[in-house]
Amino acid sequence: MPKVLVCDPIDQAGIDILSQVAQVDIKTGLPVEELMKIVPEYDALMIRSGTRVTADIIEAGVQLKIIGRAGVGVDNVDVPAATRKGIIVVNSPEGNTIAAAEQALALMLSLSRHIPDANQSVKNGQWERKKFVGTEVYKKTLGIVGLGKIGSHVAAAAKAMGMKLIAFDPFISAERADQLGCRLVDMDVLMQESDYITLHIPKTPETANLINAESLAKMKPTARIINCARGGIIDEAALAEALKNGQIAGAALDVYASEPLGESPLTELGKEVILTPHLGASTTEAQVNVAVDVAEQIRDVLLGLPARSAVNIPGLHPDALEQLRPYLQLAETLGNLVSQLVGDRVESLNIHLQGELANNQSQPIVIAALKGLLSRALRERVNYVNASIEAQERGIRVIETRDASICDYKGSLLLQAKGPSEEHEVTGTLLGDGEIRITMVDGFPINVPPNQHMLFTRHRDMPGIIGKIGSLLGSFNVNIASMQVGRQIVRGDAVMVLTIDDPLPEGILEEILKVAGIRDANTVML
Ligand SMILES: NC(=O)c1ccc[n+]([C@@H]2O[C@H](COP(=O)([O-])OP(=O)(O)OC[C@H]3O[C@@H](n4cnc5c(N)ncnc54)[C@H](O)[C@@H]3O)[C@@H](O)[C@H]2O)c1
Ligand SMILES: O=C(O)CC[C@@H](O)C(=O)O
Repeated sequence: MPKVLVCDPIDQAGIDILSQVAQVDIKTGLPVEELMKIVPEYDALMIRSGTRVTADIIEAGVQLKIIGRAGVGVDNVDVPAATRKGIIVVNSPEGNTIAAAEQALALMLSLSRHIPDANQSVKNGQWERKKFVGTEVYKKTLGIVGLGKIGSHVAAAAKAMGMKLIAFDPFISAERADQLGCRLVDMDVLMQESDYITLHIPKTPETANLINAESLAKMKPTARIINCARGGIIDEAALAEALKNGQIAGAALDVYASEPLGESPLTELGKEVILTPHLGASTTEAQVNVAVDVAEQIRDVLLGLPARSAVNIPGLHPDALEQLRPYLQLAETLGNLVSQLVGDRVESLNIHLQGELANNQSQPIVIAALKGLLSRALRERVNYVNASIEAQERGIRVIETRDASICDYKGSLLLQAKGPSEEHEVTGTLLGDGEIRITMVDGFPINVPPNQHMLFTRHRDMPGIIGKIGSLLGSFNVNIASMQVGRQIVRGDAVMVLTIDDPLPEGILEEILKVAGIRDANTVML
Protein backbone atom coordinates (compact mmCIF):
# COMPACT_ATOMS: atom_id res chain seq x y z
CA MET A 1 0.00 0.00 0.00
CA PRO A 2 1.38 3.44 -0.82
CA LYS A 3 2.22 5.79 2.07
CA VAL A 4 1.11 9.42 2.47
CA LEU A 5 2.64 11.79 4.98
CA VAL A 6 0.37 14.62 6.16
CA CYS A 7 2.68 17.34 7.50
CA ASP A 8 0.19 20.11 8.44
CA PRO A 9 -3.29 20.14 10.01
CA ILE A 10 -5.71 18.98 7.29
CA ASP A 11 -9.46 18.48 7.56
CA GLN A 12 -10.51 14.89 8.37
CA ALA A 13 -12.54 14.75 5.12
CA GLY A 14 -9.22 14.75 3.22
CA ILE A 15 -7.64 12.13 5.48
CA ASP A 16 -10.67 9.86 4.94
CA ILE A 17 -10.23 10.03 1.15
CA LEU A 18 -6.50 9.26 1.36
CA SER A 19 -7.12 6.34 3.72
CA GLN A 20 -9.15 4.59 0.99
CA VAL A 21 -5.96 3.94 -1.00
CA ALA A 22 -2.97 4.55 1.24
CA GLN A 23 -1.47 4.28 4.68
CA VAL A 24 -1.79 7.81 6.05
CA ASP A 25 0.64 9.07 8.69
CA ILE A 26 -0.17 12.42 10.29
CA LYS A 27 2.97 14.06 11.65
CA THR A 28 2.53 17.81 11.91
CA GLY A 29 5.17 20.35 12.92
CA LEU A 30 8.12 18.02 12.21
CA PRO A 31 11.58 19.62 12.43
CA VAL A 32 13.32 19.67 9.00
CA GLU A 33 15.91 17.05 10.03
CA GLU A 34 13.14 14.68 11.11
CA LEU A 35 11.24 15.20 7.86
CA MET A 36 14.43 14.57 5.84
CA LYS A 37 14.92 11.31 7.73
CA ILE A 38 11.44 9.87 7.11
CA VAL A 39 10.54 11.32 3.68
CA PRO A 40 12.25 8.45 1.72
CA GLU A 41 9.46 6.11 2.90
CA TYR A 42 6.62 8.13 1.38
CA ASP A 43 4.86 8.21 -1.99
CA ALA A 44 3.03 11.46 -1.30
CA LEU A 45 3.18 14.54 0.93
CA MET A 46 0.17 16.61 1.87
CA ILE A 47 0.84 20.06 3.31
CA ARG A 48 -0.66 23.49 4.01
CA SER A 49 1.45 26.64 4.37
CA GLY A 50 3.32 25.42 7.48
CA THR A 51 5.80 23.00 5.84
CA ARG A 52 8.56 24.09 3.47
CA VAL A 53 9.25 21.40 0.88
CA THR A 54 12.75 22.38 -0.17
CA ALA A 55 14.93 20.91 -2.94
CA ASP A 56 16.77 18.88 -0.26
CA ILE A 57 13.54 17.30 0.96
CA ILE A 58 12.52 16.55 -2.63
CA GLU A 59 15.94 14.99 -3.29
CA ALA A 60 15.56 12.83 -0.20
CA GLY A 61 12.03 11.77 -1.20
CA VAL A 62 13.17 8.98 -3.50
CA GLN A 63 9.67 7.45 -3.72
CA LEU A 64 7.71 10.71 -3.97
CA LYS A 65 5.19 10.89 -6.80
CA ILE A 66 3.07 13.81 -5.69
CA ILE A 67 3.08 16.79 -3.31
CA GLY A 68 -0.37 18.17 -2.49
CA ARG A 69 -0.80 21.72 -1.18
CA ALA A 70 -4.20 22.13 0.51
CA GLY A 71 -4.63 25.76 -0.56
CA VAL A 72 -3.55 27.99 -3.43
CA GLY A 73 -0.02 29.24 -2.80
CA VAL A 74 2.77 26.82 -3.66
CA ASP A 75 5.41 29.34 -2.60
CA ASN A 76 6.48 26.87 0.14
CA VAL A 77 7.28 24.13 -2.40
CA ASP A 78 10.36 24.13 -4.64
CA VAL A 79 8.27 23.44 -7.75
CA PRO A 80 11.18 23.46 -10.27
CA ALA A 81 13.03 20.87 -8.12
CA ALA A 82 9.89 18.71 -8.04
CA THR A 83 9.40 19.06 -11.81
CA ARG A 84 12.99 18.03 -12.47
CA LYS A 85 12.31 14.82 -10.55
CA GLY A 86 8.95 14.25 -12.28
CA ILE A 87 7.03 14.79 -9.04
CA ILE A 88 3.56 16.24 -9.55
CA VAL A 89 2.67 19.28 -7.43
CA VAL A 90 -1.06 19.91 -7.04
CA ASN A 91 -3.00 22.64 -5.29
CA SER A 92 -6.59 23.77 -4.82
CA PRO A 93 -6.91 26.98 -6.84
CA GLU A 94 -10.52 27.71 -5.91
CA GLY A 95 -11.32 25.92 -2.67
CA ASN A 96 -10.86 29.03 -0.51
CA THR A 97 -11.96 31.81 -2.90
CA ILE A 98 -15.18 32.60 -1.03
CA ALA A 99 -13.49 32.41 2.37
CA ALA A 100 -10.81 34.93 1.35
CA ALA A 101 -13.35 37.29 -0.25
CA GLU A 102 -15.53 37.20 2.86
CA GLN A 103 -12.49 37.89 5.06
CA ALA A 104 -11.78 41.04 3.01
CA LEU A 105 -15.41 42.17 3.28
CA ALA A 106 -15.47 41.43 7.02
CA LEU A 107 -12.33 43.50 7.49
CA MET A 108 -13.76 46.38 5.44
CA LEU A 109 -16.90 46.54 7.60
CA SER A 110 -14.94 46.00 10.82
CA LEU A 111 -12.70 48.94 9.93
CA SER A 112 -15.72 51.14 9.15
CA ARG A 113 -17.46 50.36 12.43
CA HIS A 114 -14.44 49.78 14.74
CA ILE A 115 -15.86 46.36 15.65
CA PRO A 116 -12.72 44.84 17.27
CA ASP A 117 -12.03 47.81 19.57
CA ALA A 118 -15.71 48.37 20.41
CA ASN A 119 -15.98 44.70 21.36
CA GLN A 120 -12.88 44.91 23.54
CA SER A 121 -14.18 48.08 25.20
CA VAL A 122 -17.50 46.44 26.23
CA LYS A 123 -15.59 43.38 27.48
CA ASN A 124 -13.50 45.79 29.58
CA GLY A 125 -16.72 46.99 31.25
CA GLN A 126 -17.01 50.26 29.31
CA TRP A 127 -19.88 51.77 27.28
CA GLU A 128 -18.16 54.20 24.87
CA ARG A 129 -20.74 54.96 22.18
CA LYS A 130 -19.23 58.28 21.05
CA LYS A 131 -15.72 56.87 20.63
CA PHE A 132 -16.87 54.28 18.10
CA VAL A 133 -18.94 56.33 15.64
CA GLY A 134 -18.27 54.77 12.25
CA THR A 135 -18.81 55.42 8.55
CA GLU A 136 -21.05 53.69 6.01
CA VAL A 137 -19.79 51.90 2.95
CA TYR A 138 -23.02 52.63 1.05
CA LYS A 139 -22.32 54.90 -1.96
CA LYS A 140 -18.59 54.91 -1.17
CA THR A 141 -16.03 54.02 -3.83
CA LEU A 142 -14.30 50.66 -3.49
CA GLY A 143 -11.05 50.29 -5.47
CA ILE A 144 -10.32 46.63 -6.22
CA VAL A 145 -6.77 45.80 -7.21
CA GLY A 146 -6.92 42.43 -9.03
CA LEU A 147 -10.24 41.39 -10.53
CA GLY A 148 -9.67 37.62 -10.50
CA LYS A 149 -11.62 35.03 -8.55
CA ILE A 150 -11.55 36.69 -5.14
CA GLY A 151 -11.71 40.27 -6.49
CA SER A 152 -14.77 39.36 -8.59
CA HIS A 153 -16.62 37.91 -5.60
CA VAL A 154 -15.78 40.99 -3.52
CA ALA A 155 -17.07 43.15 -6.39
CA ALA A 156 -20.42 41.32 -6.49
CA ALA A 157 -20.94 41.60 -2.73
CA ALA A 158 -19.82 45.24 -2.56
CA LYS A 159 -22.12 46.14 -5.42
CA ALA A 160 -25.03 44.59 -3.53
CA MET A 161 -24.11 46.85 -0.58
CA GLY A 162 -24.48 49.90 -2.83
CA MET A 163 -20.79 50.68 -3.31
CA LYS A 164 -19.35 52.27 -6.46
CA LEU A 165 -16.69 50.03 -7.95
CA ILE A 166 -13.44 50.86 -9.69
CA ALA A 167 -10.70 48.37 -10.43
CA PHE A 168 -7.09 48.08 -11.57
CA ASP A 169 -6.13 44.86 -13.35
CA PRO A 170 -3.98 45.19 -16.49
CA PHE A 171 -4.81 41.63 -17.54
CA ILE A 172 -8.61 41.95 -17.55
CA SER A 173 -10.66 43.28 -20.45
CA ALA A 174 -12.95 46.29 -20.05
CA GLU A 175 -15.90 44.02 -21.01
CA ARG A 176 -15.18 41.62 -18.14
CA ALA A 177 -14.88 44.56 -15.70
CA ASP A 178 -18.12 45.93 -17.09
CA GLN A 179 -19.92 42.65 -16.43
CA LEU A 180 -18.82 42.96 -12.80
CA GLY A 181 -20.06 46.54 -12.60
CA CYS A 182 -16.51 47.90 -12.30
CA ARG A 183 -14.87 50.79 -14.11
CA LEU A 184 -11.27 49.92 -15.04
CA VAL A 185 -8.86 52.71 -14.06
CA ASP A 186 -5.10 53.03 -13.69
CA MET A 187 -3.45 52.58 -10.32
CA ASP A 188 -3.01 56.32 -9.67
CA VAL A 189 -6.70 57.02 -10.22
CA LEU A 190 -7.63 54.07 -8.02
CA MET A 191 -5.43 55.35 -5.18
CA GLN A 192 -6.85 58.88 -5.50
CA GLU A 193 -10.56 58.13 -5.92
CA SER A 194 -11.14 55.20 -3.56
CA ASP A 195 -12.68 55.41 -0.10
CA TYR A 196 -11.73 51.77 0.41
CA ILE A 197 -9.00 49.82 -1.40
CA THR A 198 -8.84 46.03 -1.34
CA LEU A 199 -5.95 43.99 -2.78
CA HIS A 200 -6.53 40.69 -4.58
CA ILE A 201 -3.37 40.18 -6.63
CA PRO A 202 -0.54 37.66 -6.48
CA LYS A 203 2.82 38.64 -5.04
CA THR A 204 5.14 39.00 -8.04
CA PRO A 205 8.24 41.12 -8.69
CA GLU A 206 5.80 43.67 -10.20
CA THR A 207 3.49 43.77 -7.19
CA ALA A 208 6.13 43.71 -4.41
CA ASN A 209 5.73 46.97 -2.45
CA LEU A 210 3.13 48.15 -4.97
CA ILE A 211 1.61 50.08 -2.06
CA ASN A 212 4.45 52.24 -0.79
CA ALA A 213 5.01 55.71 0.69
CA GLU A 214 4.50 57.33 -2.72
CA SER A 215 1.23 55.57 -3.53
CA LEU A 216 -0.12 55.93 0.04
CA ALA A 217 0.41 59.68 -0.31
CA LYS A 218 -2.13 59.66 -3.16
CA MET A 219 -4.92 58.26 -0.96
CA LYS A 220 -7.65 60.40 0.61
CA PRO A 221 -7.09 61.06 4.33
CA THR A 222 -10.47 59.36 4.94
CA ALA A 223 -9.57 56.25 2.93
CA ARG A 224 -8.85 52.75 4.23
CA ILE A 225 -6.91 49.84 2.73
CA ILE A 226 -7.33 46.08 3.14
CA ASN A 227 -4.84 43.34 2.23
CA CYS A 228 -6.02 39.72 2.26
CA ALA A 229 -3.81 38.76 -0.70
CA ARG A 230 -0.12 38.29 0.06
CA GLY A 231 2.36 39.92 2.42
CA GLY A 232 4.96 42.19 0.85
CA ILE A 233 2.51 43.87 -1.54
CA ILE A 234 2.23 46.70 1.01
CA ASP A 235 5.36 48.29 2.45
CA GLU A 236 4.42 47.81 6.11
CA ALA A 237 6.77 50.50 7.50
CA ALA A 238 5.38 53.08 5.04
CA LEU A 239 1.81 52.03 5.92
CA ALA A 240 2.46 52.43 9.66
CA GLU A 241 3.91 55.90 8.99
CA ALA A 242 0.92 56.94 6.86
CA LEU A 243 -1.49 55.78 9.59
CA LYS A 244 0.49 57.49 12.35
CA ASN A 245 0.53 60.79 10.45
CA GLY A 246 -3.20 60.62 9.67
CA GLN A 247 -2.35 60.49 5.96
CA ILE A 248 -4.95 57.70 5.62
CA ALA A 249 -7.78 56.65 7.95
CA GLY A 250 -7.29 52.93 8.38
CA ALA A 251 -5.84 49.60 7.30
CA ALA A 252 -6.70 45.95 7.83
CA LEU A 253 -4.16 43.24 7.05
CA ASP A 254 -4.43 39.45 7.02
CA VAL A 255 -1.02 38.79 5.45
CA TYR A 256 2.47 40.10 6.15
CA ALA A 257 5.90 40.30 4.53
CA SER A 258 7.13 37.91 7.19
CA GLU A 259 4.78 35.54 9.02
CA PRO A 260 4.15 35.23 11.93
CA LEU A 261 4.19 39.03 12.16
CA GLY A 262 6.23 39.44 15.39
CA GLU A 263 7.51 42.91 16.24
CA SER A 264 6.04 45.57 13.97
CA PRO A 265 5.16 49.28 14.13
CA LEU A 266 1.65 48.21 13.04
CA THR A 267 0.94 46.42 16.34
CA GLU A 268 1.53 49.66 18.23
CA LEU A 269 -1.28 51.51 16.46
CA GLY A 270 -4.88 51.95 17.68
CA LYS A 271 -8.34 51.29 16.28
CA GLU A 272 -7.32 52.48 12.83
CA VAL A 273 -5.56 49.15 12.29
CA ILE A 274 -6.97 45.63 12.33
CA LEU A 275 -4.56 42.69 12.08
CA THR A 276 -5.55 39.04 11.62
CA PRO A 277 -3.15 36.04 11.50
CA HIS A 278 -3.54 34.88 7.84
CA LEU A 279 -7.12 33.72 8.35
CA GLY A 280 -8.36 34.28 4.79
CA ALA A 281 -8.77 30.56 4.11
CA SER A 282 -9.66 29.59 7.66
CA THR A 283 -13.31 28.67 7.39
CA THR A 284 -14.70 25.22 8.02
CA GLU A 285 -16.04 25.15 4.48
CA ALA A 286 -12.78 26.22 2.80
CA GLN A 287 -10.72 23.76 4.83
CA VAL A 288 -13.03 20.92 3.77
CA ASN A 289 -12.94 22.15 0.15
CA VAL A 290 -9.15 22.32 -0.09
CA ALA A 291 -8.58 19.08 1.85
CA VAL A 292 -11.03 17.13 -0.34
CA ASP A 293 -9.80 18.75 -3.56
CA VAL A 294 -6.14 17.89 -2.88
CA ALA A 295 -6.77 14.48 -1.26
CA GLU A 296 -8.78 13.37 -4.30
CA GLN A 297 -5.91 14.36 -6.57
CA ILE A 298 -3.35 12.48 -4.45
CA ARG A 299 -5.64 9.44 -4.43
CA ASP A 300 -6.04 9.61 -8.24
CA VAL A 301 -2.31 9.91 -8.88
CA LEU A 302 -1.55 7.01 -6.55
CA LEU A 303 -4.08 5.00 -8.56
CA GLY A 304 -2.28 5.93 -11.80
CA LEU A 305 -4.85 8.52 -12.91
CA PRO A 306 -4.12 12.13 -13.91
CA ALA A 307 -4.36 15.01 -11.43
CA ARG A 308 -6.85 17.78 -12.21
CA SER A 309 -4.94 20.77 -10.80
CA ALA A 310 -1.29 20.02 -11.36
CA VAL A 311 0.76 23.20 -11.28
CA ASN A 312 3.75 21.63 -12.99
CA ILE A 313 2.83 18.56 -15.05
CA PRO A 314 -0.29 18.00 -17.14
CA GLY A 315 -2.58 15.02 -16.73
CA LEU A 316 -1.23 12.83 -19.53
CA HIS A 317 -0.37 9.17 -19.78
CA PRO A 318 3.18 8.82 -18.37
CA ASP A 319 4.65 7.67 -21.75
CA ALA A 320 3.08 10.56 -23.66
CA LEU A 321 4.21 12.92 -20.93
CA GLU A 322 7.79 11.68 -21.03
CA GLN A 323 7.94 12.36 -24.77
CA LEU A 324 6.31 15.76 -24.61
CA ARG A 325 7.80 17.11 -21.38
CA PRO A 326 10.69 19.07 -23.02
CA TYR A 327 8.30 20.64 -25.55
CA LEU A 328 5.89 21.59 -22.77
CA GLN A 329 8.73 23.36 -20.99
CA LEU A 330 9.61 25.10 -24.28
CA ALA A 331 5.99 26.22 -24.83
CA GLU A 332 5.63 27.47 -21.27
CA THR A 333 8.90 29.40 -21.41
CA LEU A 334 8.03 31.04 -24.74
CA GLY A 335 4.51 31.88 -23.51
CA ASN A 336 5.91 33.57 -20.42
CA LEU A 337 8.57 35.38 -22.49
CA VAL A 338 6.22 36.74 -25.15
CA SER A 339 3.72 37.91 -22.52
CA GLN A 340 6.46 39.95 -20.84
CA LEU A 341 7.58 41.43 -24.17
CA VAL A 342 4.00 42.55 -24.90
CA GLY A 343 3.98 43.97 -21.38
CA ASP A 344 0.27 44.65 -21.37
CA ARG A 345 -2.77 42.43 -21.64
CA VAL A 346 -2.47 39.86 -24.45
CA GLU A 347 -5.53 39.91 -26.72
CA SER A 348 -4.55 37.17 -29.16
CA LEU A 349 -1.99 34.38 -29.33
CA ASN A 350 -0.98 32.59 -32.52
CA ILE A 351 0.75 29.29 -31.89
CA HIS A 352 2.67 27.81 -34.83
CA LEU A 353 3.93 24.25 -34.47
CA GLN A 354 6.71 23.71 -36.96
CA GLY A 355 8.74 20.77 -38.27
CA GLU A 356 8.54 17.56 -36.23
CA LEU A 357 6.46 19.36 -33.60
CA ALA A 358 3.62 19.76 -36.12
CA ASN A 359 3.11 15.98 -36.07
CA ASN A 360 2.71 15.87 -32.30
CA GLN A 361 -0.38 15.91 -30.13
CA SER A 362 -0.76 19.69 -30.07
CA GLN A 363 -3.30 20.31 -27.33
CA PRO A 364 -0.90 19.97 -24.36
CA ILE A 365 1.58 22.26 -26.14
CA VAL A 366 -1.09 24.90 -26.72
CA ILE A 367 -2.13 24.60 -23.08
CA ALA A 368 1.49 24.85 -21.90
CA ALA A 369 1.95 28.02 -24.00
CA LEU A 370 -1.20 29.53 -22.43
CA LYS A 371 -0.06 28.52 -18.95
CA GLY A 372 3.23 30.34 -19.56
CA LEU A 373 1.42 33.34 -21.04
CA LEU A 374 -0.91 33.67 -18.05
CA SER A 375 1.64 32.87 -15.35
CA ARG A 376 2.70 36.52 -15.14
CA ALA A 377 -0.84 37.50 -14.11
CA LEU A 378 -2.02 34.39 -12.27
CA ARG A 379 1.14 32.72 -10.89
CA GLU A 380 0.28 29.39 -9.28
CA ARG A 381 -3.48 29.84 -9.93
CA VAL A 382 -2.96 28.83 -13.54
CA ASN A 383 -2.36 25.17 -14.31
CA TYR A 384 -2.66 22.68 -17.16
CA VAL A 385 -6.33 22.23 -16.41
CA ASN A 386 -7.61 25.80 -16.17
CA ALA A 387 -5.21 27.59 -18.59
CA SER A 388 -7.61 27.35 -21.56
CA ILE A 389 -10.63 28.47 -19.53
CA GLU A 390 -8.68 31.33 -17.96
CA ALA A 391 -7.56 32.45 -21.43
CA GLN A 392 -11.13 32.22 -22.70
CA GLU A 393 -12.48 34.21 -19.75
CA ARG A 394 -9.88 36.88 -20.37
CA GLY A 395 -11.01 37.14 -23.98
CA ILE A 396 -7.66 35.90 -25.40
CA ARG A 397 -8.13 34.66 -28.98
CA VAL A 398 -6.03 31.54 -29.58
CA ILE A 399 -5.11 30.46 -33.10
CA GLU A 400 -3.17 27.29 -33.76
CA THR A 401 -1.39 26.50 -37.01
CA ARG A 402 1.04 23.76 -37.98
CA ASP A 403 3.56 23.36 -40.77
CA ALA A 404 5.64 20.19 -40.85
CA SER A 405 7.65 21.46 -43.84
CA ILE A 406 9.43 24.22 -41.88
CA CYS A 407 12.61 22.50 -40.80
CA ASP A 408 15.31 25.00 -39.80
CA TYR A 409 15.40 22.89 -36.66
CA LYS A 410 13.91 19.43 -36.02
CA GLY A 411 10.90 20.97 -34.43
CA SER A 412 10.23 24.53 -33.37
CA LEU A 413 7.50 26.61 -31.86
CA LEU A 414 6.60 30.17 -32.82
CA LEU A 415 4.34 32.26 -30.59
CA GLN A 416 2.91 35.59 -31.80
CA ALA A 417 1.16 37.65 -29.14
CA LYS A 418 -0.78 40.86 -29.69
CA GLY A 419 -1.77 43.35 -26.99
CA PRO A 420 -3.64 46.66 -27.19
CA SER A 421 -0.47 48.54 -28.17
CA GLU A 422 2.33 46.02 -28.83
CA GLU A 423 2.84 42.88 -30.83
CA HIS A 424 5.76 40.46 -30.46
CA GLU A 425 6.81 37.04 -31.64
CA VAL A 426 9.33 34.53 -30.36
CA THR A 427 10.51 31.20 -31.73
CA GLY A 428 12.24 28.46 -29.80
CA THR A 429 13.49 24.94 -30.22
CA LEU A 430 15.12 22.09 -28.34
CA LEU A 431 18.72 21.03 -28.78
CA GLY A 432 19.68 17.35 -28.90
CA ASP A 433 20.09 17.23 -25.13
CA GLY A 434 16.64 18.76 -24.61
CA GLU A 435 18.01 22.21 -23.79
CA ILE A 436 15.82 25.13 -24.84
CA ARG A 437 17.07 27.74 -27.32
CA ILE A 438 15.31 30.96 -28.27
CA THR A 439 16.01 31.15 -31.99
CA MET A 440 14.10 34.19 -33.16
CA VAL A 441 12.69 37.39 -31.66
CA ASP A 442 10.39 39.58 -33.75
CA GLY A 443 11.77 37.97 -36.89
CA PHE A 444 15.44 38.55 -35.96
CA PRO A 445 17.56 35.37 -35.71
CA ILE A 446 19.35 34.75 -32.39
CA ASN A 447 20.47 31.69 -30.45
CA VAL A 448 20.08 32.19 -26.73
CA PRO A 449 19.21 29.85 -23.85
CA PRO A 450 16.49 31.29 -21.61
CA ASN A 451 17.79 32.79 -18.38
CA GLN A 452 16.17 33.95 -15.15
CA HIS A 453 17.02 37.59 -15.89
CA MET A 454 17.13 38.90 -19.46
CA LEU A 455 17.14 42.22 -21.30
CA PHE A 456 15.75 42.55 -24.82
CA THR A 457 16.33 45.70 -26.88
CA ARG A 458 15.36 46.75 -30.36
CA HIS A 459 17.78 49.23 -31.89
CA ARG A 460 19.23 50.70 -35.04
CA ASP A 461 22.26 48.66 -36.17
CA MET A 462 25.01 51.31 -35.88
CA PRO A 463 28.53 51.50 -34.42
CA GLY A 464 28.90 52.12 -30.67
CA ILE A 465 25.41 51.19 -29.50
CA ILE A 466 26.34 47.82 -27.98
CA GLY A 467 29.27 49.40 -26.14
CA LYS A 468 27.03 52.10 -24.72
CA ILE A 469 24.53 49.57 -23.34
CA GLY A 470 27.41 47.50 -21.88
CA SER A 471 28.92 50.55 -20.15
CA LEU A 472 25.53 51.65 -18.87
CA LEU A 473 24.88 48.25 -17.31
CA GLY A 474 28.41 48.28 -15.88
CA SER A 475 27.80 51.68 -14.29
CA PHE A 476 24.77 50.17 -12.51
CA ASN A 477 26.93 47.20 -11.40
CA VAL A 478 24.96 44.74 -13.58
CA ASN A 479 26.98 41.70 -14.63
CA ILE A 480 26.33 40.51 -18.19
CA ALA A 481 26.43 36.71 -18.62
CA SER A 482 25.94 36.66 -22.38
CA MET A 483 25.05 38.96 -25.23
CA GLN A 484 23.74 38.40 -28.76
CA VAL A 485 22.68 40.62 -31.60
CA GLY A 486 20.36 39.54 -34.38
CA ARG A 487 19.80 41.52 -37.55
CA GLN A 488 18.27 41.02 -40.95
CA ILE A 489 20.18 43.66 -42.93
CA VAL A 490 23.35 45.61 -42.21
CA ARG A 491 22.61 49.01 -40.58
CA GLY A 492 18.91 48.23 -40.49
CA ASP A 493 17.04 47.31 -37.30
CA ALA A 494 18.44 44.75 -34.86
CA VAL A 495 17.59 43.06 -31.59
CA MET A 496 20.00 42.59 -28.71
CA VAL A 497 19.45 39.91 -26.08
CA LEU A 498 21.45 40.02 -22.87
CA THR A 499 21.36 37.47 -20.09
CA ILE A 500 22.26 39.05 -16.78
CA ASP A 501 23.09 37.69 -13.34
CA ASP A 502 20.68 39.80 -11.30
CA PRO A 503 17.43 41.70 -11.82
CA LEU A 504 17.94 45.11 -13.45
CA PRO A 505 18.05 47.88 -10.83
CA GLU A 506 15.26 50.45 -10.89
CA GLY A 507 15.72 53.36 -13.27
CA ILE A 508 18.15 51.66 -15.67
CA LEU A 509 15.51 50.84 -18.30
CA GLU A 510 14.69 54.56 -18.60
CA GLU A 511 18.43 55.27 -19.11
CA ILE A 512 18.69 52.56 -21.79
CA LEU A 513 15.73 54.04 -23.65
CA LYS A 514 17.57 57.42 -23.72
CA VAL A 515 20.53 55.93 -25.67
CA ALA A 516 20.46 57.22 -29.26
CA GLY A 517 19.32 54.47 -31.64
CA ILE A 518 17.49 52.38 -29.00
CA ARG A 519 13.85 52.01 -30.01
CA ASP A 520 12.55 49.68 -27.32
CA ALA A 521 13.81 47.81 -24.25
CA ASN A 522 12.18 45.14 -22.10
CA THR A 523 13.31 43.19 -19.06
CA VAL A 524 12.15 39.61 -18.75
CA MET A 525 12.22 37.26 -15.75
CA LEU A 526 11.81 33.56 -16.46
N1 LIG B 1 -5.44 35.50 2.89
C1 LIG B 1 -5.59 34.26 2.48
O1 LIG B 1 -5.61 33.34 3.27
C2 LIG B 1 -5.73 33.98 1.03
C3 LIG B 1 -6.56 32.93 0.61
C4 LIG B 1 -6.69 32.69 -0.76
C5 LIG B 1 -5.97 33.46 -1.68
N2 LIG B 1 -5.16 34.45 -1.22
C6 LIG B 1 -4.44 35.30 -2.17
O2 LIG B 1 -5.35 36.21 -2.78
C7 LIG B 1 -4.80 36.66 -4.02
C8 LIG B 1 -5.85 36.66 -5.11
O3 LIG B 1 -6.32 35.36 -5.33
P1 LIG B 1 -7.34 35.00 -6.53
O4 LIG B 1 -7.81 33.64 -6.25
O5 LIG B 1 -8.34 36.06 -6.71
O6 LIG B 1 -6.32 34.97 -7.74
P2 LIG B 1 -6.65 35.10 -9.30
O7 LIG B 1 -5.47 34.56 -9.98
O8 LIG B 1 -7.99 34.54 -9.61
O9 LIG B 1 -6.71 36.68 -9.53
C9 LIG B 1 -5.59 37.53 -9.43
C10 LIG B 1 -5.84 38.73 -10.33
O10 LIG B 1 -4.76 39.64 -10.17
C11 LIG B 1 -4.49 40.20 -11.45
N3 LIG B 1 -3.13 40.74 -11.46
C12 LIG B 1 -1.95 40.07 -11.62
N4 LIG B 1 -0.91 40.94 -11.57
C13 LIG B 1 -1.46 42.18 -11.36
C14 LIG B 1 -0.90 43.47 -11.23
N5 LIG B 1 0.42 43.68 -11.30
N6 LIG B 1 -1.75 44.51 -11.02
C15 LIG B 1 -3.10 44.32 -10.94
N7 LIG B 1 -3.69 43.11 -11.10
C16 LIG B 1 -2.87 42.05 -11.29
C17 LIG B 1 -4.69 39.06 -12.43
O11 LIG B 1 -4.95 39.51 -13.73
C18 LIG B 1 -5.90 38.35 -11.82
O12 LIG B 1 -7.09 38.80 -12.42
C19 LIG B 1 -3.61 35.74 -4.29
O13 LIG B 1 -2.44 36.44 -3.91
C20 LIG B 1 -3.83 34.58 -3.34
O14 LIG B 1 -2.63 33.92 -3.00
C21 LIG B 1 -5.04 34.72 0.09
O1 LIG C 1 -4.38 28.83 5.37
C1 LIG C 1 -3.60 28.48 4.47
O2 LIG C 1 -3.17 27.33 4.35
C2 LIG C 1 -3.13 29.53 3.41
C3 LIG C 1 -4.28 30.08 2.66
C4 LIG C 1 -3.95 30.88 1.41
O3 LIG C 1 -3.07 31.90 1.64
C5 LIG C 1 -3.58 30.01 0.25
O4 LIG C 1 -2.53 30.20 -0.35
O5 LIG C 1 -4.38 29.15 -0.08
